[in-house]
Amino acid sequence: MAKKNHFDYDLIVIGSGAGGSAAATIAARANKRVAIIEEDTFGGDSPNWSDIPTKALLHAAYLYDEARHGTKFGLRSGTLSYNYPSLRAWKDLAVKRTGAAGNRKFYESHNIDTYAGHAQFLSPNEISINRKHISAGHFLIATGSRWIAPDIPGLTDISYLTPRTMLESIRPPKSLYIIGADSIGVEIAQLMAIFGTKVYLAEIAARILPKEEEEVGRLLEHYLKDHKGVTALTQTRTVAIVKDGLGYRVSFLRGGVEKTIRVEEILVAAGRVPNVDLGLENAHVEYDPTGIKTNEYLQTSARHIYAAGDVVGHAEHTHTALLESQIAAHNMFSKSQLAPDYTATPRVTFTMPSVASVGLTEDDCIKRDLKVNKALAPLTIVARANTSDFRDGFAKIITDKKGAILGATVVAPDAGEIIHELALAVRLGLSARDIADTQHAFLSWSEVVRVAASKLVH
Ligand SMILES: Cc1cc2nc3c(=O)[nH]c(=O)nc-3n(C[C@H](O)[C@H](O)[C@H](O)COP(=O)(O)OP(=O)(O)OC[C@H]3O[C@@H](n4cnc5c(N)ncnc54)[C@H](O)[C@@H]3O)c2cc1C
Ligand SMILES: NC(=O)c1ccc[n+]([C@@H]2O[C@H](COP(=O)([O-])OP(=O)(O)OC[C@H]3O[C@@H](n4cnc5c(N)ncnc54)[C@H](O)[C@@H]3O)[C@@H](O)[C@H]2O)c1
Repeated sequence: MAKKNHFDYDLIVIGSGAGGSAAATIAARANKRVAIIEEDTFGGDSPNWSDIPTKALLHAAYLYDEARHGTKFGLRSGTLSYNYPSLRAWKDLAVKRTGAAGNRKFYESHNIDTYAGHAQFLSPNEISINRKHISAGHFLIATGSRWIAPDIPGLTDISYLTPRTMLESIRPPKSLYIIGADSIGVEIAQLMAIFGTKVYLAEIAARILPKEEEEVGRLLEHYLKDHKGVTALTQTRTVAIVKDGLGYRVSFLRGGVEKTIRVEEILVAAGRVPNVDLGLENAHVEYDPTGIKTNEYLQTSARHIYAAGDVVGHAEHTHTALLESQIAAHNMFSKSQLAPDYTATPRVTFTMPSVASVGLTEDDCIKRDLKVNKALAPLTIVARANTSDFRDGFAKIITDKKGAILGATVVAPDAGEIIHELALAVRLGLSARDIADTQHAFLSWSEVVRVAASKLVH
């Protein structure tokens, strides 16, 4: 093993996604000797397989859907159609254009050595990749997470789809049974339904998007059913899946009644687990099934090893992984220590209407026994709902008894843009009055936020 001060690198980053990339570039810019290791495609999940490809396809789908329904605005859209291989080509172009997908050359041009292969700790300062051994004074573990298959009889005997493989399908299936209706399950349900797939969305919890406010699940369930023909099967336990010709027979239990349906494909979006299979015991890094344990400064039980991104499991978003990566890089090489602030992390589901939230939900407040005030303004209250002929949505704001905003949810077109004023409010402890007294441009969707805030002050 290499001796202290004679390590090959100052920093080795394991995993080249959002959780690894920022730290690697920050350290290299500070003239540290840096290596990054990747066992799959450089750039990680977000640009290659997750955020970028899903949102590129969703953009095309919403454009198609809106144009298809343009007759009411006087548009002639009767002959509109799509070509699925061309849609996939658009998705591939968007992936390529991020610059982060397959970006091994980017690292090399920034003086960061790259290694392709599975990293495994041999000792606290040394890892192996393939048969090579390299050492470092510091490590950042940013190995992300992967899909897990729920324990459903027959599931592991079939070739089910994951969101990653679904995006590579050569055509939309005729029918699709999705297991899991959090952000990703719901986004893909809408995507496929727009392209003509009959979608069944099975969720074990009482509502779809179960981590969001109750009103969100109810609204989205109705919207997806009425406008896209999606059958949401909440409080549903899938009990068996068997191959049936070219498709599958799925049996599920709902309200004590067992039913069986036949579908062409099965998609599993029922949750992810952290990637912790890298010899962490050899480095004395503690972890449990929820991820690697760190202190508030992202330092693991081994003082020279930090962790960031999905493998830590604080909030599985790309913006959180990037923030943690930057903070870990700072903390490793600096005397001052920073801690990531998760209180105002925005959460967005890119459906139509999109769902965006920040801070505490009503359920969170009940669990914490907080005394709160709340107000909800429906989207129909703003003039934009009329001029865009879109009415499904709302803004909901929760404050403490002094009026400080604790949490908020917006369901609207572009809710992912609207949420940031509320994220700032949560972070800075602004009050509902601060929002209500701020002019909001007439005919913007954001007017619904001002109206919800006004209800809390008048
Ligand atoms: C379909 C989908 C859509 C999403 N959409 C959004 C969105 O719109 N907005 C958002 O904020 N978030 C979104 N997310 C979540 C977001 O993609 C993740 O939170 C983010 O990519 C996590 O980054 P990471 O660096 O922690 O992990 P990853 O990007 O997964 O990077 C980890 C890398 O480590 C590598 N690795 C693992 N183990 C080893 C090892 N032992 N040796 C070498 N390499 C290893 C892996 O191959 C992987 O490339 C989405 C997720 C999915 C699945
Ligand atoms: N817009 C996005 O797509 C987006 C944005 C940011 C982050 N992410 C992150 O990506 C990660 C993965 O997202 P996800 O939505 O797939 O996973 P998730 O873990 O958030 O949700 C899985 C869902 O599956 C359900 N489920 C589990 N077992 C089931 C079963 N046997 N039958 C039916 N339902 C079952 C759970 O109740 C849950 O609602 C999340 O942490 C999410 O925060 C996604």
